[in-house]
Amino acid sequence: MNDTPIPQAALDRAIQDATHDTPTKMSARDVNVFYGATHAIKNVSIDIDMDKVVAFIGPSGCGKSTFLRTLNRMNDTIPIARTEGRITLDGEDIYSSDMDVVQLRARVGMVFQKPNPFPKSIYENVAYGPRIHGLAASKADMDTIVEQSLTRAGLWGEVKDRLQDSGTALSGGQQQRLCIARAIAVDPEVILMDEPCSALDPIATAKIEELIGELRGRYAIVIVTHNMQQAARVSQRTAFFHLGNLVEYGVTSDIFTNPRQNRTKDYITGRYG
Ligand SMILES: Nc1ncnc2c1ncn2[C@@H]1O[C@H](COP(=O)(O)OP(=O)(O)OP(=O)(O)O)[C@@H](O)[C@H]1O
Repeated sequence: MNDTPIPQAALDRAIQDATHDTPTKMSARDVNVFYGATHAIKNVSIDIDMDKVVAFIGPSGCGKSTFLRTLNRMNDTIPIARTEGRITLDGEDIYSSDMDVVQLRARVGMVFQKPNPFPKSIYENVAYGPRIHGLAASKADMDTIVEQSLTRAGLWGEVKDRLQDSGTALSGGQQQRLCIARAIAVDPEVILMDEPCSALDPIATAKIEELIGELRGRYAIVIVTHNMQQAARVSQRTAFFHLGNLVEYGVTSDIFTNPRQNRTKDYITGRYG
C-alpha cells in the first residue's frame, strides 16, 4: 500500500472496473471548485451509475457536500463559488449555457441534512414541484402523483388520512421522507442526499436507509455520510475524499475491507476524521 496520488489512467481504470456492468448516468471529469481563493475540489473525475447507490465519505471539510452540489449546480447559488471541468447527465453537459437549471434540478433532485418541508400541507409539499413543471393534467392526475410519491417514500400509510395537515407538523423522520417524496414527485433520474439522517434518531435513520434500498434501481442515488456503517449498509460504491481530492473510488466492500490507499485505510480505521 502506498499514498502517492493515483495516476489518472489508473483512476480511469478503477472507475471503469467499478462501473463497467451498468450504464453511466452522470460523469464528472477534472472537476475543480473554488470558493474565492479556496480550492475546495481538486481534479475530481467519477462516474455515477444508474442502478447504484454511491456513498461519499471523508473527514469534515474534505469537499463531499461541495462535490455533491456540483452534480445539480446547487453551487451556482453561492456567489463566490466557481466550478471548472465537465459534468454530464446522460452525456449532456450540465454546465452548458443552454442547460435549463430548473429542469436540471428536477432531474437531479436533492435531499438536505435538515428536513426542510415547506410550511404548507403535506399534499402541497408534494404537489408543488409537479405543478410548476406541468406534470399533472388534472386534479386526479395530481392526486395520483402525490399518492405514488408518498408511497415510494414509505410515508403514504402514515399520512393518507391527514394530507391537509402541515408538513412541518410531522416528526423529523417523517419530514425527511416527505422531502424525499417531494424530490420523487418531479420524476427525477438522480437523487442527491446530503447527510439525510444526521438530524434523525436511529429508528428514523433505519427507515431512511431501508427506503434508499427500495429506491435503488429506479434512481441513481448519491449519499454524503459521516457514518461509515451507513455507507457500508446502503451503498454499492464508495468514494473517499480527502482535502478536496478523490483519493479512492470503488466497490464499497473493497473500500472497507481492502483499501488501496493509506489515507483511506487511516480514515476507515478511525485514525482521523
Ligand atoms: N459557502 C462556502 N463558502 C466558502 N467556503 C466554503 C463554502 N462551503 C464550503 N466551503 C469550504 O469548502 C471546503 C469543503 O467544504 P464542504 O462543506 O464541501 O466539505 P464536507 O466534506 O462536506 O464537510 P462536512 O462533512 O463538514 O459537511 C471547506 O474548506 C469549506 O470551508
